Amino acid sequence: MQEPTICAIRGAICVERDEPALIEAAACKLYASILEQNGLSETNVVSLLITQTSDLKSRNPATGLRKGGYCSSTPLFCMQELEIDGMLGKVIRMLLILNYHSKHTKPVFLDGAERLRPDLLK
Ligand SMILES: O=C(O)C(=O)C[C@]1(C(=O)O)C=C[C@@H](O)C=C1
Repeated sequence: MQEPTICAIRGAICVERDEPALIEAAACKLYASILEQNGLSETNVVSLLITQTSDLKSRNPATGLRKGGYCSSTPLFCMQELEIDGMLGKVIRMLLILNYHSKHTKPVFLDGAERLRPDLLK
């Protein structure tokens, strides 16, 4: 059977406060960390889905990524995360779709977001 030629990688990061500079920095940190920890370059990224929790309103993370020099020609799609009782607040989540296949992709959860999926980080 032919090997698949796409894969996806998840990540999430907590933002300390709802401030434009903090959202920009967190979005860039998460995106750069996912690439770095998986040995990828931006040419591997086909598209990027991003959610933000509704308590982060001061900056769109897509703007933050482009301001940081990333994703100038990558299709981005930002959405609000579902609101569920007891959910963790101030979180940016990313789902990278890649033109690359590996059985060993590494999800990246940073700055307090580790608690969202402790099972993935074992
Ligand atoms: O992975 C996360 O960021 C989670 O919060 C976990 C989880 C899930 O249950 O799979 C829940 C909500 C998100 O939309 C995505 C994934």
